[in-house]
Amino acid sequence: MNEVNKKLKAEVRKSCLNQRAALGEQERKSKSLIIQQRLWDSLDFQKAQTVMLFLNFRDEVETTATAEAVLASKKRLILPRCAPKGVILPLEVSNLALDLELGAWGIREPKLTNVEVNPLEIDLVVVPGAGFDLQGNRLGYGGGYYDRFFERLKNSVPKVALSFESQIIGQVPVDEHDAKMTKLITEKMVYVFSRKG
Ligand SMILES: Nc1nc2c(c(=O)[nH]1)N(C=O)[C@@H](CNc1ccc(C(=O)N[C@@H](CCC(=O)O)C(=O)O)cc1)CN2
Ligand SMILES: Nc1ncnc2c1ncn2[C@@H]1O[C@H](COP(=O)(O)OP(=O)(O)OP(=O)(O)O)[C@@H](O)[C@H]1O
Repeated sequence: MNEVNKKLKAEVRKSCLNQRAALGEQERKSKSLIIQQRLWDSLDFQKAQTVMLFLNFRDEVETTATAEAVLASKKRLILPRCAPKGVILPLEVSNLALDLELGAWGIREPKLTNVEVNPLEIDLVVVPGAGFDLQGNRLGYGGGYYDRFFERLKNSVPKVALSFESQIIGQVPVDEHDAKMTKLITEKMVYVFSRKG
């Protein structure tokens, strides 16, 4: 990635994360409920048998209720575990009380004893992020984890991002390896991006 973009991404990331941190605890909780409800109402979610979710850390959109909903509806729940070199291990979880531990950076991650799934079995990926624009671009935390992981999925798999409306900016700086989202769900709207977008 070129140095100019790297620096630009770092600056924009900081500003997006500050916006997100400005939300109060109660506001974050109520908005997170609305966002998750929109996800559950979506056909993408209802159709998916194998769902890759993230578990929120820092002040991300809360997703624990979604993890519980996935398990309650007999869908398969896949969660990411960070491995070296920006690699995500997709591990299957069946019990939130037993299968998790605090991993890198304090993220709740599946223990290594959980079974790794073939990414080609995943029907839907729910994606976290620091910032988004309305062209479907995403800015992450700078590890490149998700962009590497997206390359291993079936082409048709929806990539549905969850964020607060205040994390949306005019234009996310993009590189060639950055994948576009299929949808972005906020407390205000479900944004759908066309493939050409
Ligand atoms: N809930 C959740 N899980 C997730 C992600 C996510 O964004 N949210 N990830 C999405 O990729 C992966 C973890 N990625 C991360 C990448 C960097 C940092 C981090 O703390 N970075 C340092 C700065 C490091 C540097 O710039 O050298 C920091 O922010 O202080 C944390 C998580 C996989 N799991
Ligand atoms: N698909 C990829 N293949 C190889 N390198 C990649 C890929 N995606 C990202 N990288 C590298 O990873 C680093 C971080 O990329 P970037 O800043 O786009 O991460 P991000 O999308 O913000 O992070 P994350 O996905 O972890 O939230 C960069 O050095 C980039 O070149």
